[in-house]
Amino acid sequence: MAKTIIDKIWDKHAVIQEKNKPGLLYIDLHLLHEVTSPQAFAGLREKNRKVRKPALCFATMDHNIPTKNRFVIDDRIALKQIQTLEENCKEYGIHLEGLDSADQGIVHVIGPELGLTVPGKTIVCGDSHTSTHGAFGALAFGIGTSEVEHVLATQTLWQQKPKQLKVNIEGKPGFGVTAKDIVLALIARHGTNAGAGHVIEFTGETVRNFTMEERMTLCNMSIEAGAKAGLIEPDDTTYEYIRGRKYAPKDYEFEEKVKQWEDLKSDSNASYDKVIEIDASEVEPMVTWGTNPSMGVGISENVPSFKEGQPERERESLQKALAYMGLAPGQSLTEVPVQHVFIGSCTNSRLSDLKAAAQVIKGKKVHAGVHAIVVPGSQQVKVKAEKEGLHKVFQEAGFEWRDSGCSMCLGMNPDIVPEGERCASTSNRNFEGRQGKGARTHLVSPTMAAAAAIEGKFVDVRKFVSGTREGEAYARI
Ligand SMILES: CC(C)[C@H](C(=O)O)[C@@H](O)C(=O)O
Ligand code: SF4
Repeated sequence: MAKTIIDKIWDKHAVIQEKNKPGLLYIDLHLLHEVTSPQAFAGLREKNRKVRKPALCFATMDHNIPTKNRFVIDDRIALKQIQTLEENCKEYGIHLEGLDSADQGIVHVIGPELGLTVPGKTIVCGDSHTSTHGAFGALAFGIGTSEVEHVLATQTLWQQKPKQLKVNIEGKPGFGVTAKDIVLALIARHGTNAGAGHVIEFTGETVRNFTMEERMTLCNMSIEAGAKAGLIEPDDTTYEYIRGRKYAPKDYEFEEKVKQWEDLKSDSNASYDKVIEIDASEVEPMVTWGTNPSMGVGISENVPSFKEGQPERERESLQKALAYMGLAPGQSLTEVPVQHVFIGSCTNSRLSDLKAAAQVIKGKKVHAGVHAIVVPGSQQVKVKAEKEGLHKVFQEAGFEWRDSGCSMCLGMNPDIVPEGERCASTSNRNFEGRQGKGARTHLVSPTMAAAAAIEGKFVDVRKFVSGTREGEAYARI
């Protein structure tokens, strides 16, 4: 029978699989961070169990660490979680990228960067955006803390096989339209439940032409479309990204692996439970106006208005979101002032994201009313960006240049948006209180965030750059 890449990975990893029952999957890579692992280790300790395969576990600290003066941690809970992770990794023999490590970073940035994430692997982490690793043709998904304990103890996980959704993206994205805009458009059109119970396989010419960093942005947000995971079958772009990375297979072994990875591709006649088609050429730079990632529009559109005959529940949800966000129905987003700009998070904090943002702000100044920060996704990204002089571009414009971490993506560390203030953010969630109590989050691409920092309000990045820089070779922004 024809198989998709999901079937192929599943079948290779199912240790036990009875018909119509959950399967027991072997896990190739278990990523850990400070927030979702403490109780799991405590559970092991209580039951006097060992970690089954410490060599397949890999830990970092990212969520609650400060991004300036990183060694000064004032928050008691954060400090406790960080110290606990250090102790647990030491006791159980697990590799940890601590605050003093050159390889430390956001868990979903460093896995790929270090060559741990490769095609065909099953990858789990106590973190929903584990879907990011699917960009490499891995089956990667978030798990809860009790499952973290189970994987630590057994290196396996019981899972119901998910349904499969093919999201086929064709067409050339217009100038200024990024992978972030495409995934925000997908969620705006199809909702935060579009992928519920499914793993998404992203296919199509647009995806094939994406770099690995663009593919990661796409897969990262598949979870915001409600999916369990998102993945993309591997190709030469994937292999070239992996080649030579620290923990990637080397030399002869690498070449052998590539042959195996080629076989992972979905059979052309494989069937899916559901298919969604997206025309990338129709997507424009997106901004979210509401309190979930589906509440987004193209920058030339307005915030939605109440419609006659609209179901009561829809009306209420619109009203509630607009009230929280301090917006009026039908308002144009280009008149909305922002007080904060955050360029970072596992969605958009890689070198190409920082480069694209830097191109927009080069030679310009951050608006007087804006506090803007750039938080590289890993210390390696930071060093690479500095080698290219990007930190100078940001700092000269008035951005703060920080150390890596989850930062302002979520209110778990000192980088908080104050109540009632508005942030143009390159992260992935705009829920109430996500960036701090009463904070108002607007999800955008790095170039849209950069343009908002300069203008002090949302602006169509395509208009922002034309005229001043027309003809200049923008890397794909
Ligand atoms: C803290 C963690 C459990 C959480 C997640 O799973 O996604 C966080 O990373 C997030 O983005 O909200
Ligand atoms: S950057 Fe944000 S979304 Fe990503 S793992 Fe950290 S908190 Fe979660």
